[in-house]
Amino acid sequence: MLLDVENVTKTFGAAEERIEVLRGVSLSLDAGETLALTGESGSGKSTLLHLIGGLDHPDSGSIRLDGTEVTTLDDAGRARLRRDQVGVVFQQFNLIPSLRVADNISFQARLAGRSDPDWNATLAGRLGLSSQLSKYPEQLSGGQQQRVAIGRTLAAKPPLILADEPTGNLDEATADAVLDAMLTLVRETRSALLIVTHSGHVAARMDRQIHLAKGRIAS
Ligand SMILES: Nc1ncnc2c1ncn2[C@@H]1O[C@H](COP(=O)(O)OP(=O)(O)OP(=O)(O)O)[C@@H](O)[C@H]1O
Repeated sequence: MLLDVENVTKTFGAAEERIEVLRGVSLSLDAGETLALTGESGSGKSTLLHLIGGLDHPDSGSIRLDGTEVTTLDDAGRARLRRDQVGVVFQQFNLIPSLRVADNISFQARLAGRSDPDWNATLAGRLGLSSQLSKYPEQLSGGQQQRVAIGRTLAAKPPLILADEPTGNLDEATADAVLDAMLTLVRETRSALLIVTHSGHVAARMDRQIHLAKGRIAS
Protein backbone atom coordinates (compact mmCIF):
# COMPACT_ATOMS: atom_id res chain seq x y z
CA MET A 1 0.00 0.00 0.00
CA LEU A 2 1.34 3.44 -0.94
CA LEU A 3 -0.92 5.73 1.08
CA ASP A 4 -2.73 4.87 4.30
CA VAL A 5 -4.87 7.56 5.95
CA GLU A 6 -6.40 6.52 9.27
CA ASN A 7 -8.97 8.32 11.34
CA VAL A 8 -7.81 11.82 10.47
CA THR A 9 -9.57 14.77 12.10
CA LYS A 10 -9.24 18.49 11.43
CA THR A 11 -11.06 21.42 12.98
CA PHE A 12 -10.76 25.08 12.04
CA GLY A 13 -11.59 28.09 14.21
CA ALA A 14 -12.57 28.38 17.86
CA ALA A 15 -15.76 28.79 19.91
CA GLU A 16 -18.85 29.55 17.76
CA GLU A 17 -16.69 29.70 14.64
CA ARG A 18 -15.40 26.18 15.17
CA ILE A 19 -15.90 23.88 12.15
CA GLU A 20 -15.13 20.19 12.38
CA VAL A 21 -14.18 19.66 8.77
CA LEU A 22 -12.81 16.11 8.97
CA ARG A 23 -14.27 13.83 11.67
CA GLY A 24 -12.31 10.64 11.23
CA VAL A 25 -11.37 10.09 7.62
CA SER A 26 -9.72 6.86 6.51
CA LEU A 27 -8.66 5.87 3.01
CA SER A 28 -5.93 3.95 1.29
CA LEU A 29 -4.33 3.96 -2.12
CA ASP A 30 -2.11 1.39 -3.80
CA ALA A 31 0.85 2.28 -5.98
CA GLY A 32 -0.34 3.19 -9.47
CA GLU A 33 -4.00 3.36 -8.44
CA THR A 34 -6.30 6.24 -9.39
CA LEU A 35 -8.95 7.46 -6.96
CA ALA A 36 -11.58 10.19 -7.28
CA LEU A 37 -12.57 12.17 -4.19
CA THR A 38 -15.95 13.86 -4.53
CA GLY A 39 -18.07 15.84 -2.08
CA GLU A 40 -20.03 19.08 -1.82
CA SER A 41 -18.29 22.43 -1.80
CA GLY A 42 -16.91 22.96 1.70
CA SER A 43 -16.92 19.25 2.59
CA GLY A 44 -13.17 19.28 3.25
CA LYS A 45 -11.69 17.78 0.07
CA SER A 46 -8.94 20.37 -0.33
CA THR A 47 -8.23 20.23 3.40
CA LEU A 48 -7.66 16.48 3.15
CA LEU A 49 -5.34 16.90 0.15
CA HIS A 50 -3.33 19.53 2.05
CA LEU A 51 -2.92 17.18 5.01
CA ILE A 52 -1.80 14.28 2.80
CA GLY A 53 0.67 16.55 0.99
CA GLY A 54 2.18 17.65 4.30
CA LEU A 55 1.03 21.25 3.76
CA ASP A 56 -0.96 21.31 7.00
CA HIS A 57 -1.22 19.18 10.17
CA PRO A 58 -4.26 17.13 11.20
CA ASP A 59 -5.52 17.38 14.80
CA SER A 60 -5.32 13.62 15.16
CA GLY A 61 -4.96 10.47 13.09
CA SER A 62 -2.27 8.99 10.95
CA ILE A 63 -1.12 9.54 7.35
CA ARG A 64 1.49 7.08 6.13
CA LEU A 65 3.07 7.46 2.72
CA ASP A 66 5.28 4.59 1.64
CA GLY A 67 5.71 3.73 5.32
CA THR A 68 6.64 7.28 6.43
CA GLU A 69 4.36 8.95 8.98
CA VAL A 70 3.71 12.33 7.37
CA THR A 71 2.02 13.92 10.38
CA THR A 72 5.15 13.91 12.55
CA LEU A 73 7.67 15.15 9.96
CA ASP A 74 9.50 18.39 10.70
CA ASP A 75 9.71 21.18 8.10
CA ALA A 76 12.75 19.66 6.41
CA GLY A 77 11.08 16.26 6.27
CA ARG A 78 7.95 17.73 4.75
CA ALA A 79 10.02 19.62 2.17
CA ARG A 80 11.73 16.33 1.25
CA LEU A 81 8.34 14.62 1.01
CA ARG A 82 7.12 17.24 -1.45
CA ARG A 83 10.35 17.10 -3.42
CA ASP A 84 10.63 13.32 -3.72
CA GLN A 85 7.29 11.63 -3.15
CA VAL A 86 4.26 13.84 -3.68
CA GLY A 87 3.35 16.04 -6.61
CA VAL A 88 0.49 18.50 -6.24
CA VAL A 89 -1.70 20.17 -8.85
CA PHE A 90 -3.77 22.69 -6.94
CA GLN A 91 -6.34 25.25 -8.02
CA GLN A 92 -3.76 28.01 -7.76
CA PHE A 93 -1.17 26.94 -10.31
CA ASN A 94 1.81 28.49 -8.46
CA LEU A 95 3.86 28.78 -11.63
CA ILE A 96 7.09 30.77 -11.39
CA PRO A 97 6.49 34.02 -13.31
CA SER A 98 10.15 34.64 -14.13
CA LEU A 99 10.66 31.21 -15.73
CA ARG A 100 9.66 30.20 -19.24
CA VAL A 101 7.09 27.43 -19.66
CA ALA A 102 9.81 24.85 -20.44
CA ASP A 103 11.64 25.69 -17.20
CA ASN A 104 8.43 25.71 -15.18
CA ILE A 105 7.70 22.20 -16.47
CA SER A 106 11.15 20.88 -15.56
CA PHE A 107 11.45 22.80 -12.27
CA GLN A 108 10.16 20.18 -9.84
CA ALA A 109 11.99 17.35 -11.60
CA ARG A 110 15.28 19.29 -11.46
CA LEU A 111 14.81 19.90 -7.72
CA ALA A 112 14.29 16.16 -7.27
CA GLY A 113 17.33 15.38 -9.46
CA ARG A 114 15.11 13.53 -11.93
CA SER A 115 14.90 15.86 -14.92
CA ASP A 116 14.67 14.05 -18.26
CA PRO A 117 14.56 16.31 -21.35
CA ASP A 118 12.96 13.62 -23.55
CA TRP A 119 10.20 13.03 -21.01
CA ASN A 120 9.65 16.79 -20.64
CA ALA A 121 9.23 17.10 -24.42
CA THR A 122 6.81 14.15 -24.45
CA LEU A 123 4.76 15.79 -21.72
CA ALA A 124 4.67 19.15 -23.47
CA GLY A 125 3.47 17.46 -26.66
CA ARG A 126 0.76 15.39 -25.00
CA LEU A 127 -0.48 18.38 -23.01
CA GLY A 128 -0.62 20.57 -26.13
CA LEU A 129 2.10 22.93 -24.93
CA SER A 130 4.87 22.36 -27.50
CA SER A 131 4.40 25.77 -29.12
CA GLN A 132 4.27 27.58 -25.77
CA LEU A 133 7.59 26.46 -24.29
CA SER A 134 9.49 29.73 -24.66
CA LYS A 135 6.65 31.88 -23.30
CA TYR A 136 6.24 33.11 -19.74
CA PRO A 137 3.22 32.06 -17.63
CA GLU A 138 1.56 35.50 -17.86
CA GLN A 139 1.44 35.10 -21.65
CA LEU A 140 -0.70 31.96 -21.34
CA SER A 141 -4.42 31.46 -20.86
CA GLY A 142 -5.70 30.02 -17.58
CA GLY A 143 -6.23 26.63 -19.19
CA GLN A 144 -2.70 26.62 -20.61
CA GLN A 145 -1.28 27.55 -17.20
CA GLN A 146 -3.23 24.69 -15.67
CA ARG A 147 -1.64 22.29 -18.18
CA VAL A 148 1.83 23.63 -17.33
CA ALA A 149 1.13 22.91 -13.66
CA ILE A 150 0.09 19.36 -14.59
CA GLY A 151 3.22 18.96 -16.72
CA ARG A 152 5.46 20.18 -13.91
CA THR A 153 4.04 17.57 -11.56
CA LEU A 154 4.23 14.70 -14.07
CA ALA A 155 7.78 15.65 -15.09
CA ALA A 156 9.06 14.65 -11.64
CA LYS A 157 7.31 11.24 -11.77
CA PRO A 158 6.29 11.29 -8.10
CA PRO A 159 4.87 8.09 -6.56
CA LEU A 160 1.76 10.04 -5.54
CA ILE A 161 0.00 12.89 -7.35
CA LEU A 162 -2.61 14.96 -5.52
CA ALA A 163 -4.76 16.95 -7.92
CA ASP A 164 -7.48 19.42 -6.93
CA GLU A 165 -9.86 19.95 -9.89
CA PRO A 166 -6.94 19.78 -12.33
CA THR A 167 -9.16 20.26 -15.37
CA GLY A 168 -11.53 22.73 -13.73
CA ASN A 169 -10.48 25.68 -15.90
CA LEU A 170 -10.78 23.88 -19.21
CA ASP A 171 -13.65 23.58 -21.67
CA GLU A 172 -15.14 20.10 -21.88
CA ALA A 173 -13.23 18.94 -24.98
CA THR A 174 -9.87 20.21 -23.68
CA ALA A 175 -10.61 18.83 -20.22
CA ASP A 176 -11.22 15.40 -21.75
CA ALA A 177 -8.01 15.55 -23.77
CA VAL A 178 -5.96 16.69 -20.75
CA LEU A 179 -7.51 14.00 -18.56
CA ASP A 180 -6.70 11.37 -21.20
CA ALA A 181 -3.12 12.61 -21.30
CA MET A 182 -2.90 12.64 -17.50
CA LEU A 183 -4.22 9.11 -17.12
CA THR A 184 -1.92 7.76 -19.83
CA LEU A 185 1.09 9.52 -18.36
CA VAL A 186 0.25 8.44 -14.82
CA ARG A 187 0.08 4.85 -16.05
CA GLU A 188 3.47 5.23 -17.72
CA THR A 189 5.10 6.63 -14.59
CA ARG A 190 3.14 4.21 -12.32
CA SER A 191 2.18 7.17 -10.14
CA ALA A 192 -0.89 6.89 -7.96
CA LEU A 193 -3.41 9.69 -8.48
CA LEU A 194 -5.84 11.14 -5.95
CA ILE A 195 -8.04 13.59 -7.78
CA VAL A 196 -10.65 15.93 -6.31
CA THR A 197 -13.45 16.60 -8.72
CA HIS A 198 -17.02 17.86 -8.90
CA SER A 199 -17.45 16.08 -12.21
CA GLY A 200 -19.10 12.66 -12.23
CA HIS A 201 -17.64 12.15 -15.68
CA VAL A 202 -14.07 12.71 -14.42
CA ALA A 203 -14.70 10.59 -11.31
CA ALA A 204 -15.99 7.69 -13.41
CA ARG A 205 -12.67 7.49 -15.23
CA MET A 206 -10.73 6.64 -12.06
CA ASP A 207 -10.21 3.10 -10.71
CA ARG A 208 -12.24 3.93 -7.58
CA GLN A 209 -14.41 6.72 -6.21
CA ILE A 210 -14.98 7.89 -2.64
CA HIS A 211 -17.31 10.58 -1.37
CA LEU A 212 -16.74 12.95 1.53
CA ALA A 213 -19.82 14.04 3.47
CA LYS A 214 -20.30 15.34 7.01
CA GLY A 215 -16.58 14.96 7.67
CA ARG A 216 -16.46 11.27 6.81
CA ILE A 217 -15.96 9.04 3.82
CA ALA A 218 -19.29 7.71 2.58
CA SER A 219 -18.27 5.74 -0.48
N1 LIG B 1 -7.35 27.73 6.84
C1 LIG B 1 -8.66 27.68 7.14
N2 LIG B 1 -9.17 28.37 8.17
C2 LIG B 1 -10.48 28.30 8.50
N3 LIG B 1 -11.38 27.54 7.84
C3 LIG B 1 -10.94 26.85 6.79
C4 LIG B 1 -9.57 26.86 6.37
N4 LIG B 1 -9.43 26.05 5.30
C5 LIG B 1 -10.66 25.56 5.05
N5 LIG B 1 -11.57 26.02 5.94
C6 LIG B 1 -13.00 25.66 5.98
O1 LIG B 1 -13.08 24.25 5.95
C7 LIG B 1 -14.18 23.84 5.17
C8 LIG B 1 -13.70 22.88 4.09
O2 LIG B 1 -12.93 23.60 3.12
P1 LIG B 1 -12.26 22.87 1.87
O3 LIG B 1 -11.58 23.93 1.06
O4 LIG B 1 -11.44 21.73 2.34
O5 LIG B 1 -13.55 22.32 1.11
P2 LIG B 1 -13.68 21.67 -0.34
O6 LIG B 1 -14.49 20.44 -0.17
O7 LIG B 1 -12.35 21.51 -0.96
O8 LIG B 1 -14.51 22.77 -1.10
P3 LIG B 1 -14.56 23.22 -2.66
O9 LIG B 1 -15.17 22.04 -3.40
O10 LIG B 1 -15.44 24.41 -2.63
O11 LIG B 1 -13.15 23.52 -3.10
C9 LIG B 1 -14.84 25.11 4.65
O12 LIG B 1 -15.94 25.40 5.50
C10 LIG B 1 -13.76 26.15 4.78
O13 LIG B 1 -14.33 27.40 5.01
